[in-house]
Amino acid sequence: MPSTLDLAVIPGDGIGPEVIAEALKVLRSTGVDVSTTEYPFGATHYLATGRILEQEDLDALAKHDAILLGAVGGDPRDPKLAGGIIERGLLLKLRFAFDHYVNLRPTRIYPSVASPLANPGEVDFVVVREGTEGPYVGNGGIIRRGTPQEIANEVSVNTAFGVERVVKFAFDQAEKRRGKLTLVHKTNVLTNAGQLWQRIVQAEAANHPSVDWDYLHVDAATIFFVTDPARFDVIVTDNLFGDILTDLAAAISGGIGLAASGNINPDGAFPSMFEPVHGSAPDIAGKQLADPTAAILSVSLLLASRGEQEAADRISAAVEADLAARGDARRSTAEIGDAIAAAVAQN
Ligand SMILES: NC(=O)c1ccc[n+]([C@@H]2O[C@H](COP(=O)([O-])OP(=O)(O)OC[C@H]3O[C@@H](n4cnc5c(N)ncnc54)[C@H](O)[C@@H]3O)[C@@H](O)[C@H]2O)c1
Ligand SMILES: CC(C)[C@H](C(=O)O)[C@@H](O)C(=O)O
Ligand SMILES: [Mg+2]
Repeated sequence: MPSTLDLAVIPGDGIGPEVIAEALKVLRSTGVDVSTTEYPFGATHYLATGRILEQEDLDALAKHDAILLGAVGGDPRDPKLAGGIIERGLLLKLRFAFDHYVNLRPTRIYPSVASPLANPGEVDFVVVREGTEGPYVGNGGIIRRGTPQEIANEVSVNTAFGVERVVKFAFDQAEKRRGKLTLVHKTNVLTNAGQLWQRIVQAEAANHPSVDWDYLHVDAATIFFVTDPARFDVIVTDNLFGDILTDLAAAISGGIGLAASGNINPDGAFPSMFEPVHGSAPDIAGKQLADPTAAILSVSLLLASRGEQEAADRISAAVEADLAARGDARRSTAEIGDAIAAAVAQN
């Protein structure tokens, strides 16, 4: 008999709690045996308590099977939240502490969803974004602060170990999918990191003869995201390029409210963390205007990662049907969640 799935839930800030309420509703409608423990972390919690994420919090989170996160971050104009204190001190701290070296971001243009692209073709690709390195590591600093000679450095860190493991993961994905892998980088300018990525992809390609690989500079990749996104199957890329490309991917595939992601620790040493690609959206928070679909699809990714493929598939099928049935009438966050949960429970 399968054991109870033990989840940590971090609803977070802004629309985070609104979309997570719907995601949990849908999760429960699958009938999967699940227990949830809610953690209050986020900008609101920090402003109220001065606490962001301590070692004891990490220890508590590490005991769960997986983490579901809504979104964290407050008003970027709030001086008390300056310097990415929440993004670095909470979200990135979790990704780094739990070695989420694969940030998996699937993109599909569902047949029924209106893309801003006139003729997108059949779009179904996955971005394998490196999750623990690149310019995100916090290696840098400011010298001569406040003077006209101020220098601000943000060093992009790329290790052979880090690049190799994410590239291997991406090739494995390509083998299971349509056998196509695209490395996206900027090897013509970021020549040191670029050489490392290119060499490692080239070497790994020898172990995957069934995978056909190519390369695009990131600027050119943005062109193809708009003119020919159907050409992509698996994209492997650096942490920052992956961040930017996946918001663009969301935009071409019907909106940021549909884009799900998994921060994966493939080795299973730490819990993986699933979250919508979007943020806390302060502009629409508290109004029931957020689309919870991205959070719901993140639950589907979570279930699949825990071996609950049948329940995961029921959620994605219910989402697909719900997208197909969407008309012009605007539904609230909870109405969308109710409809998808009801469909999941019926199947
Ligand atoms: N994973 C995360 O927790 C995460 C991710 C991205 C941004 N952030 C943080 O969130 C805050 C806001 O960031 P931002 O404005 O750059 O990005 P955002 O994704 O929150 O919002 C960008 C735009 O998309 C819209 N949007 C986002 N999610 C939506 C949804 N589910 N349904 C409908 N519309 C949606 C917003 O209303 C906004 O107009 C910042 O503090 C940022 O650091 C957190
Ligand atoms: C909030 C921020 C740190 C985060 C990132 O840059 O990775 C977000 O934009 C994302 O895409 O998950
Ligand atoms: Mg982002």
